[in-house]
Order: sequence, then structure tokens, then C-alpha cells
Amino acid sequence: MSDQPITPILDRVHTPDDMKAMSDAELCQLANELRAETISAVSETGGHLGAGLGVVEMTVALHAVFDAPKDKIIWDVSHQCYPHKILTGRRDRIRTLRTEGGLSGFTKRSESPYDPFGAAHSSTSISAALGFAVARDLGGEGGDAIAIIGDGAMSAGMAYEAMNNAGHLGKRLIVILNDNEMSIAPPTGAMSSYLSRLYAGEPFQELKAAAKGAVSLLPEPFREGARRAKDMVKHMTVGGTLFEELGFSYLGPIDGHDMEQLLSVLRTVKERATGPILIHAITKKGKGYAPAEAASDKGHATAKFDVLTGKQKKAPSNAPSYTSVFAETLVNLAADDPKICAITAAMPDGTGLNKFMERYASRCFDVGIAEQHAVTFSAGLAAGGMRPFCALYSTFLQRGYDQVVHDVAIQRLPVRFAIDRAGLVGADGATHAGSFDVAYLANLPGFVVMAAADEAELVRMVATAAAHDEGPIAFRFPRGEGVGVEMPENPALLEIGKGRMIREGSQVAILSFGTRLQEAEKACEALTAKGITPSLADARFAKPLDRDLILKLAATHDALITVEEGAVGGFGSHVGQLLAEEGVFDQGLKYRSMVLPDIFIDQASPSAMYDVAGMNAAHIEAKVLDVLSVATLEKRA
Ligand SMILES: Cc1ncc(C[n+]2csc(CCOP(=O)(O)OP(=O)(O)O)c2C)c(N)n1
Ligand SMILES: CC(=O)[C@@H](O)[C@H](O)COP(=O)(O)O
Ligand SMILES: [Mg+2]
Repeated sequence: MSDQPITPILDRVHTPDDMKAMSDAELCQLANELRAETISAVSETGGHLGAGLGVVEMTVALHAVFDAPKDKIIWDVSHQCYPHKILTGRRDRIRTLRTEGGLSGFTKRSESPYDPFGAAHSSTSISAALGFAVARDLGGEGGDAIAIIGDGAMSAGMAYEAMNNAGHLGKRLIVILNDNEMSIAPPTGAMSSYLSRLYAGEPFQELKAAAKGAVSLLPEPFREGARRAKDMVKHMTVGGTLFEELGFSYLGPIDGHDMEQLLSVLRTVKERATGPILIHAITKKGKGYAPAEAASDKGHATAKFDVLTGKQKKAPSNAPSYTSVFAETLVNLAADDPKICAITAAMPDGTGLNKFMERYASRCFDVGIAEQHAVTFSAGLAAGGMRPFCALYSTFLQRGYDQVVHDVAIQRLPVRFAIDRAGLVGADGATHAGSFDVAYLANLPGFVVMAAADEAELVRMVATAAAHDEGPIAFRFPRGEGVGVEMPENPALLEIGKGRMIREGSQVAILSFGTRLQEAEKACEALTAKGITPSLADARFAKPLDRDLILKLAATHDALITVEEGAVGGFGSHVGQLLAEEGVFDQGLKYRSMVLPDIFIDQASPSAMYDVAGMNAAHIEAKVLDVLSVATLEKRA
């Protein structure tokens, strides 16, 4: 049992309604207790700590002033939603965060009426909030629509698409820009510099004088309210021209940890806002917990940890992570090839490109949370004669898909896609699953699509990609550690479109694409003990397929089973298409394709998620036995 903090005021809060009668002083105390509870809970679960600590006061103020769930409070990314979940009736389950059957680590409509919109991918909150605002004004349910979006999330084009439309529609819409000068890493881009100028021109703490004068500059609806609030709102200046040009009133910057300011500004806005308004709040990621504040990522993502020391409790690693193998291989290749460059969308550490950045800063680009731009920027680099490696998580590549088709594939530009977090990812759950990239890439003419079966294969695939100038090429690999195989010193290039045999057997052939190969090997071991000796091959390529290997396996076995960490429409579908085109089914081949099921799988350990998906060794074994029994029955008939 954890030594949970003593929280007399928080104990009184079962829903935000219980906060409405609290004094401002009690709300301040509530924030302190909420921060302690958040730290305690995340110390037991691990997760996104820093962002939530940065919005504790904001969360209390929002739920004290507005009336959720009638008012729609929409958190961008929503990795900062843990304090929100504690205040909205889920404190009793907060220590199940990100676990099987537990609370999601992000907001989720099905989890609570206080989560009006799910998130996890960034920069969606303003669009969603505008949708609620328009629905409200069309006679739908709901009150205020409030989006809380971070400075990092403001680097994505979608946020501007939404503001552009909101400014045009002129609907009452409240956007709080939670500016902590952090993305996962320090933010990049001109927008980040712009925001800093809004409060760095003068020392933020000495804006009182400017605030008095600024009040008269505020748009009329706020002038009176601001006058009344000005002695409460210690720091206010009119800036934010960019936002005002987009049709928003700009209010700020305010101190996002000063409860008095927050309450007075939110009360004023609630009372007086007539159109879209952006409140610029300055916060500190990791606020109030020294180990988080001191961490380079401000406690963005933590394992379970000791509250007193902040020491994280990480499981010992038995093999290098796939991410580190990719990054180190690319760094080595770049030493001999000045054309190799690397692009990340605000995930330098997550993709391992921080290592590349250290060595080749002039050839490494963190474009911010801007996957669409990352893809087409990479296409431009390729068209300009470079060898760009665009490193994106599978799930985040989804955001740049039209750019993949329109700017890369149709022009057959040699962009290399390093697709990390392929397959099921564990605690981040369904929103982060890398389920669809094979399906949406292997159908594109001219694309080469590979999946590494282990870390040694990944090394070979990175080298093969670097040498492939004929067109776009993608290689995918999962979250987590490799299997501990020996790493190739001088990786031989793979022959494009060629797989490899792992074990020769009979009756049934298993054709694996990606790291399910290990599970397939376990299944073969188990089957061998039952006198069944399947053949096993590693396809390596979903495009182009190894036709010779597939047709040979089909011709020499009664049954062929494919297995991949992807949804239908990927590797197995293409194999089936080939077999059909070649008339192989006419000769009676039994074909089974093991793919992720047609559901979104909630967070659990990756192994447990693959159990739900029916894709672990036992399931592969069962599939072989099933198809053999069918074949046997048919022979008897
Ligand atoms: C489309 C997309 N790309 C990348 C990510 C990974 N990601 C999660 S949080 C984050 C940084 C968000 O920064 P900010 O909005 O400033 O929030 P903060 O963590 O500072 O509170 C990133 C890049 C994501 N969730 N969605
Ligand atoms: C919230 C978010 O989208 C990222 O922080 C993501 O959770 C990172 O995933 P990894 O932990 O796999 O790097
Ligand atoms: Mg930020």
C-alpha cells in the first residue's frame, strides 16, 4: 500500500460540483493536495508526470469556474489529464492508469462524461472544441467549449486550421495556450520563439505597469472586466498579434500557477467572452516536484519511481532497444555518406535521433509536431539530392499520409521512412498502436516495405534503405528491446524483395513478417514436440513480395500461414492476392493470414495485447493444428 498523501480538501471532491462552494483559499490548498496525489499515483503507475504537474492549478481553476460536464473541457494530447481525472470522479482508479483494464493515460469518451473528447495525438483540441461550440449554437447540448493546448502542440498545422476557422465563425470559444516552453524536448520553431517574445521582452514579473496601460488596449468586451480584474491579474499585456489576426482576442500572458490570476481571468472570460479568445498561460512542466523540474524532459514520461528520491524503477535491459539500434546504425552510415540526413517531428529522444543530432546537427531536423511537413520536407530533401531518413512512430505517420502518397510515392522520391513503434505498444494503448502502416504503404506503387524480425535484421534494413535511391523505402520495428541476437559488424545489403528460410519442414509453412518471428519459432518448437515440423520463413518484405519463395512454399506444403503485427490489408492480404492471381488455391492450398483483429485494443503489456489479438506462440500453434486438421479431414473425405 502506498503512503498516500494526506488530502483533507481533496477528500471532499468526488466531482467538480464539490468544488463550487470552496473559497479561493481552499482552492489553493486543493491544488497543493492534488499535486501531491498526482505525484503519489504516478510513482506507482509510471506515465506522463511532468505535463500534469504543470496544469494542476489550471485544472482546479477550470473545474471551479466552469461547469463540466455541461461545459466541455478538452485537453490537447491529454497526457496532462491525470489531475483532471482525479477531480472528476476517478481518484479511486487513478492508480490503475495505463494498465490492463485500468484508466487510459489519455482522455477517453467511453471512460467519463467529463472526457468530452478523446485525444493522445496532439493539436486536435481546438478543432474539437469548435465543433462543440458550433453544435451548442445550433441548438445542441453543452455550454462552453474550452481547449487547453500546449506550446508544443501549437507547432502543428491543424491548430492553425482550427483557429483560422474559429476566427472566421466568431463563435464563443475559449482556448488556453499552456506555454511551458517544452514539447517532449525543448520546443523548436519560430512559433516557439514568438511565444517567448510575448513575455520575454520585459521580465515577466514586472509587467504590472504595462498591464494598467494595456487594459485600455483590450477589446471592448474585456475592458471593463479587465479593469475590475486588473488588480487581481498581476501580469497582463496585449500581445499575441498572430492570434488576433486569426480573429481571437488575446489575453495574457498570465501566470498559470497563480490561482488568484487564473480564477479572476477565467471568471472574467466566462462572464464576458463573446467570441473566440485565447488565454496565454505561462506554466512550468514538472512544477512542484524537484526531480521532474530538474529532468531534461521535465518528467514528460516516467517509469514507476520512488517519491522521496525521484529514482525511477526501470526493469534491467537484456538487449539494446530497436530504437537505439536504428539510431546507432544511422549514425555509423552517415559518417561515410554526407547525403544522409534525418528528420523527426518533435520526438528526437523517442526516435533516437538525439544521437544523430549530437553528431550531425547540420543534417538533423526537428520540425516540431508537424508530421505532414516532416514528410514533404523529406521529399524536398530527396528531390534536392539528399538521402533523408524520416523517423516517425507508425501511429504518427498516419498524420502525414497524403503527403506520403502525393509528395513521395507519386514522384517516386527516395525518402527513407524509419517507422518506430510498429505493432502494439503497451501502456499508450489504442491511440498509439502502430497497426496500419503496412496496409497504407504496401499498396503504394513503387514503395519498398520491410519489417525487421530482430535487431540484427534492423541493422541490415537501415543499410539497405540508405543504399536504395530508386524510390521510397520503409522499414518498421517495434517499441522496446531486441532479442539479444549477435549484431552484424558490416551489414550486408538485403536483396530487395527477397525473404529467407528459417527452418525447413513439411505440411505447413509459416511465413512471418516482422518480430512475430520469435513467437512463430516458439510455436514450431512446441509443434515439433508433437511430431509436426512446420517450415518457417521470414518474409522481410511486404513489398515487393518474394514471389519465388511464396509460390515455392505454396507448392510444397498443404497449408501456408502468414503472421504480421498489422491490420488486415497488409502483408497477408498481398500474399493472398498473389496466391489467388496465380491460381494456387485451385490446387487446394489451405491459406490463413494472422493479422490484428478488427478492434482497437486498450492498454496492457504488449504481450497481453498480443494475447487479445490472438498472435502469440500458442495462437500460432493452434492455427497450425487447426489448418492441419482441416487438411487431414479433407484427405479422408
Ligand atoms: C501528432 C502527434 N505527434 C507527436 C506526439 C508525441 N507527443 C506527445 S506530447 C508531445 C509534446 C507536447 O508538447 P506540449 O503540447 O507543449 O505539451 P506539454 O507536454 O508541454 O504539456 C509530443 C510531441 C503526439 N502525441 N501527437
Ligand atoms: C504522449 C505521447 O504521445 C508520447 O509521450 C508517447 O507516449 C511516447 O511514446 P513512447 O513512450 O513509446 O516513446
Ligand atoms: Mg509544452
